[in-house]
Amino acid sequence: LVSNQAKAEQAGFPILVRWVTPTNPLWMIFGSTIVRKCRALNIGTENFWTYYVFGWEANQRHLAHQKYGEVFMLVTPGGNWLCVNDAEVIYDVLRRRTEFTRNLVQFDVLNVYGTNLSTTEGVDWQKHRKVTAVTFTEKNNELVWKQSLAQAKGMLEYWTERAPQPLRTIGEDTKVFTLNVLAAALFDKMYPFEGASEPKASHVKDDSYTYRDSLNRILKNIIPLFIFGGPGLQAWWTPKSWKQAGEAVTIFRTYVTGLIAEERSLMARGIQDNRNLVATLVRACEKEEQEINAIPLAKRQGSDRKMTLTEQEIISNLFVFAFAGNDTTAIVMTHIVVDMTAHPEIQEWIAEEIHHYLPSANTSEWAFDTYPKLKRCLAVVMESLRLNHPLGQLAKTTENRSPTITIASKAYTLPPDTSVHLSLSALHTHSRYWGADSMTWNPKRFISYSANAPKTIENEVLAADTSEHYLAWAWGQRVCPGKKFSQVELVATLATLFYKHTVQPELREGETLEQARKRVYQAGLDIEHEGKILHEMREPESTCLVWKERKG
Ligand code: HEM
Repeated sequence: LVSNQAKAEQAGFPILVRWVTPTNPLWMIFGSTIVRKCRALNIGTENFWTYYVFGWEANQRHLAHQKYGEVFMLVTPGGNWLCVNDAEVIYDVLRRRTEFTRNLVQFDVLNVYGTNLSTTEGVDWQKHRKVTAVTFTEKNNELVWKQSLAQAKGMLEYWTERAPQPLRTIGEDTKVFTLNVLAAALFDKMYPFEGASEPKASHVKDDSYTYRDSLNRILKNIIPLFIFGGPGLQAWWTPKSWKQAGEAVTIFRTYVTGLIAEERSLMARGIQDNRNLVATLVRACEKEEQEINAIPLAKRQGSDRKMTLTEQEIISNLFVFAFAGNDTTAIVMTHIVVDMTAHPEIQEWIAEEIHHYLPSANTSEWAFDTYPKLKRCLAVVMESLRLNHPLGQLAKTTENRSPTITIASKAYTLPPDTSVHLSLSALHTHSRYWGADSMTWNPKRFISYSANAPKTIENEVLAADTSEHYLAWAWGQRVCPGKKFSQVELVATLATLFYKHTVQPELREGETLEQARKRVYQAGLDIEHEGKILHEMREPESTCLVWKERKG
């Protein structure tokens, strides 16, 4: 810690010292509980209660930067983290791809099945990106649209059937939802929506359902899995959930290996009409392989062989799609519903748009080409993501380099091995970029009209989903490949949920509706979790929502 502090002081940044490294695996599992207990017992300082919880960056948003500076150094025993809120510096870092590479140490956790798109850099990453890029097609997005409409219908039925009982399982239900959509997109497997508190239906014996269940177990125990490995989780002393996660690693591999073999055998028989991601990925690899084989040996470049994926790499990439695409989208969906609950006027605002473009109540008739018209719906998605981002930051590193960055015309040289954290949570909420109402949830901020155009729904213009101060799906070379996938999924869900229904919080004793809405909104901003990698709402179940059919 002392030598790290000396390095940070020499570099000239404001400093915040933290005695425990944020990525210390045991602290990631137990840290937030320890801090919460200390806070309850009034042990420790404000600084300890604030900056030692897992996910403090997401919970603090721009506040830490107002206190310590636009760019400050978090000094820890395990290394220095440069925390960046300044938009110019963020874009500068993202542009200088070879000087600021992905911090792979922090992504090691995703190497459950070996390296993949998310855990590689340089030439290796290019190979993964090139081959996997073909999987995110418009055809697949259409499949996502249809499946999301079907799942949202099922989820809404499940929620409304329980009324007047309030909904306490939203955090879990949205994860079931995204797992089902992913199963359709990855493998063409369709499941009816089942709420988290419902007993499992008859298809539990289905092989692919076992896959879905395994994936769920792996995602829930990703940090213990990272610390102890698959076999380690099955040691005699581990809890049942860890043992099951250990088994799940093998089940997932066996299932996907079977699917790959199946797709290859279909291809060998000339059948190539599967639209799911596994099929497109296997086909893309085979195509690359054939193209390379067609090049005479003498003319082959050293890099030719590298542009296809091994079976192990296909499995690892499918796992990372599932990881990157599931909980992220589910967390955002939970926030959207909570934010909508707190804002009845926005429920009406989007219902107006949905009815304008989708006159039929039958969701199975909703064509995919309506999707780009639902701008208000996408504005809601963007606004919830602005205030509550599941990743919170983009993590880069200087490795063995000493790059210089300029902040307010002053140059700073960064020491080697500095982890550079570009904070989306801070960038997205700072009043310098978003005005005095930066912490107000207002999707209308993303909608405008072209000059002199009459203010009708048809003339509304949605702001770009990436801008100088908004990077929810990242930007540049490592932009999220599932951006449209998640946008389509969330917009389809919003349209289905709010077509005929409204949602409001259950009142607590002595509470007015207005107070209940404010309470729910505040609960949405409370990000404090542990044992998980992504930033989640602390107590989604505490919101207690009630869905009703809209009158009139
Ligand atoms: C609302 C939902 C989502 C959000 C907010 C989101 C956001 C992001 C962000 C910010 C990154 C960059 C991470 C970094 O550079 O450190 C990223 C990367 C990635 N995302 Fe998403 N994502 C979402 C949904 C999805 C979906 C649905 C999929 C796939 C089905 C997906 C697949 C990926 C993958 C594979 C990467 C790594 C790309 C690479 O390193 O080249 N994401 N995402």
